[in-house]
Amino acid sequence: MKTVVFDLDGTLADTSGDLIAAANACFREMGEGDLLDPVHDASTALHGGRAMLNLGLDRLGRSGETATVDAYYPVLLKAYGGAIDTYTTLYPGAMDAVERLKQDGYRVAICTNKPEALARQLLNSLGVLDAFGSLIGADTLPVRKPDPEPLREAARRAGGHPERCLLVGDTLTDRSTARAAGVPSVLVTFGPNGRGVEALEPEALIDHYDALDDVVRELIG
Ligand SMILES: O=C(O)COP(=O)(O)O
Ligand SMILES: [Mg+2]
Repeated sequence: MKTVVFDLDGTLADTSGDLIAAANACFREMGEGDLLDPVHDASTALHGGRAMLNLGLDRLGRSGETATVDAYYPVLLKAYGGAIDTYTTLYPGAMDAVERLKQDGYRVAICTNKPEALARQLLNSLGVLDAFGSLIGADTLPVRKPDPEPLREAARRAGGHPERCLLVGDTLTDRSTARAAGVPSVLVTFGPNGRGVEALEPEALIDHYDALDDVVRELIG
């Protein structure tokens, strides 16, 4: 079975607003103000919790404080889990595309570098968890993206064949994961970096989910 595997943050959903709110809760707990801006720092937010903590510490002139990042990462995850879908929205057409792909006989899966429990919580609160045949998070396996194994395992657990899948994503991590697995990647251009993702040389780009079906057929048949 052919499988279309989706990244979560920045690909299926714009999670940046809630991620930034969680990071700012950490900075307030440090005695600092809201160091990150929901609009300007959206791209960093979509790279995950540690990236946001590092950016805030950079702004305090405290770059490279790994111990501080490690100490506040659980605080961030707790804050995020407490308000995971206040600002988060699915990208337009995402779930329609998922349903069309399923009707056309593809398996659909999720491969994210969000911790699995938070990814499940978010998808559940958005009402779409059951639409996907499998979900692999950052901590589901001993390795995470860009290691190819989470992508392969997402395809397997959805009932698909790991050699006959592709990854829809938004970052270099996704492009590298797919390449390591020897399968194509499709990057979305509706994230904060727009068509800047073209420089990552994915096998295809989509500007809207309406375009996904044709691209999938071209790339994996
Ligand atoms: O949380 C992250 O690091 C990014 O998550 P993603 O893999 O769903 O984009
Ligand atoms: Mg992403």
